[in-house]
Amino acid sequence: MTILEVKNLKKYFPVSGGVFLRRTGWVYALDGVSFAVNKGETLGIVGESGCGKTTLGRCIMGIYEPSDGEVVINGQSVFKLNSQQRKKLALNLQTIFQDPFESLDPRQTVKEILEEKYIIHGKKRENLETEINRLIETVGLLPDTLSKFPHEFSGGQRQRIGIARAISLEPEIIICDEPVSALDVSVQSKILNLLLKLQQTMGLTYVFISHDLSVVKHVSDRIAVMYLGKIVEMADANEIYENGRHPYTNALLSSIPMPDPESNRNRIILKGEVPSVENPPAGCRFNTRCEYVQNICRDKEPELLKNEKDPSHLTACHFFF
Ligand SMILES: Nc1ncnc2c1ncn2[C@@H]1O[C@H](COP(=O)(O)OP(=O)(O)OP(=O)(O)O)[C@@H](O)[C@H]1O
Repeated sequence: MTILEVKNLKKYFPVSGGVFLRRTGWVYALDGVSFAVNKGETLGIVGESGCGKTTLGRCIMGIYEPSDGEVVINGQSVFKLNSQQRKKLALNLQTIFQDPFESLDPRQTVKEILEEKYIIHGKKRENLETEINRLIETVGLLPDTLSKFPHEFSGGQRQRIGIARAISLEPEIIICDEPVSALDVSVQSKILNLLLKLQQTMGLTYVFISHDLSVVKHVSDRIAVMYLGKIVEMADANEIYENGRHPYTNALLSSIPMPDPESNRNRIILKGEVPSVENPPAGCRFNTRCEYVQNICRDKEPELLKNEKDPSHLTACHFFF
């Protein structure tokens, strides 16, 4: 069952310059992104810095109003809701950020931080003890955590507090925006396993944003690969890893360190810098860095099309689809 749908989503940010700060152009942060996520599924979103991952997460959360397109949650178009309906939706949709420290008030104890969401949504502070204790246990923290302040914790523990806050109101969907990027590798897997366990017990749906394909592989059912504001490939996670078609996907995959030194996966070094999103290349946006580039790639933008044999595998490339 589809729980979240993103339809032809566009987000353009104005760029100003000169003495009078006149608008000189647009940053095409998202330029026509579409996908649907089923209940209980994890859709991984990967791509290099600046490809629009965070903007996508913020549009889904309703933090950014899109320039065009729609975000539909449980059949309701988010940007057509009135403020009362938006408030209700906010219960159902939460975010886990890269650095929860930034979003945790340093003057509040963990108990106060966790109580806040319940209070905003109409619960009384004095009735919250059982909920808060259960919450802290669920994310693997000790009860004495509650009287401490955020600066007293390690990165992994802070992320557990961030997760506790995100699940407190039992949402259906969580946007995980680089949730383990700031953590040591040994801590990363513990947090990822916690997220997987919570998904199983609570039936959560995740949109999991990361620049790191090896992290996304660990948690995702399906993966969308983004490049300069567009999805260039989307398929089941295993299919992407074993049978990635887009040259950009394969370049990203080739940069994952392989545990097997005999592995014959050759590292593909991408040429040049990521082009500016203010002035993306004509035709296929990846053409300036693609080792297979042909004339058509500079002239015509490839559509994201279903593979004939496997319709769940979509690729936007003139040659590899
Ligand atoms: N509020 C904003 N105003 C202007 N431009 C913005 C704004 N937010 C993002 N951008 C631009 O939009 C593009 C996409 O940014 P976004 O943060 O979504 O990418 P990202 O893939 O999440 O990268 P990162 O991992 O570095 O955050 C970038 O070029 C960025 O500079």
